[in-house]
Amino acid sequence: MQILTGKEVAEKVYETLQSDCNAFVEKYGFPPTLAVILVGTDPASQSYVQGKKQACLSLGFGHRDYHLDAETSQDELLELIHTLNNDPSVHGILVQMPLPPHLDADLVIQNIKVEKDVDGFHPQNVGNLLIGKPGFISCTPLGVLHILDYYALSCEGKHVVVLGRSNIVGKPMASLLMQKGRDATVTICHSKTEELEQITKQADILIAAIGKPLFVTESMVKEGCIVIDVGINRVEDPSRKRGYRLVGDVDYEHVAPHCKAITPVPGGVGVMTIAMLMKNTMQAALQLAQKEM
Ligand SMILES: Nc1nc(=O)c2c([nH]1)NC[C@@H]1CN(c3ccc(C(=O)N[C@@H](CCC(=O)O)C(=O)O)cc3)C=[N+]21
Repeated sequence: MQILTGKEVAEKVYETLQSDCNAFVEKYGFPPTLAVILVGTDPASQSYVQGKKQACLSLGFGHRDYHLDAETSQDELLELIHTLNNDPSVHGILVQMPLPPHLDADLVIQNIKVEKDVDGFHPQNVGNLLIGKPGFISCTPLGVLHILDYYALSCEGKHVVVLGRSNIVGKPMASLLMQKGRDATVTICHSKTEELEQITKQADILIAAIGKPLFVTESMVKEGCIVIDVGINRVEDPSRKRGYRLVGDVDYEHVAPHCKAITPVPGGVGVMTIAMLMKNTMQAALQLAQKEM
């Protein structure tokens, strides 16, 4: 059984980004810059936002942090986004999800300039992905592809089962895998799928993105399959100094012995998500800087 270490893949990505960033600064005199907007004080969101900041700092990317209080109005948020859209020193804009319920996430995303939508959430980027045209691709599915490529795990002709149908992971993941060049046969399952186990057991590659801790058990996988665990769930654990531990959507301990390869949590897909965000920000900066010239 092979452990697909996201950390190792991310390090390679960061090496390339480091030299791209240095070359960019050399050429333009300013760094690729990411603006991160967080509304409210959700602890998990705060820790992700912190991770993104750290990545920017360690690469020498510019970083703008906007912490808005939970009562921020829709108009105030949209105004900030418009300011950042028009700020030539900002290349990527990310609004941390989920937003408090009084804010309309779809409207917020639609208002981010497509060229600065480094999350790949804007409908135009989502549409371009579906028709195989260039654009920003959601960081988590992009990270999964990088892991598969790094470990030379081909999807061609393979049955890939995606568990989960979110706009951010499940749908773009399925769409990427079925594209010409990837050539997977894709099945998407979700909470209403009947006889789920019968389907997941057919998977050569199983991608778990349902957000339920330890959902995928031993009886759901085929011997020798490849399992990609996208889940990041906090479960209470008083024995840990943070008071919780991270578990995936896969019951790793019992599933791993049956796999050809599997991603761990933490240290798997999660770290790739941030690496891909940096890669998208680099891409945004290059495209915007070229347009300015
Ligand atoms: N607009 C938006 N874009 C996002 O990309 C986005 C978001 N909203 N909302 C929340 C999710 C979640 N997410 C993660 C990023 C990194 C780790 C990560 O680095 N995880 C580490 C562990 C981190 C830890 O120890 O807490 C790991 O898996 O090894 C996890 C999760 C990005 N998200």
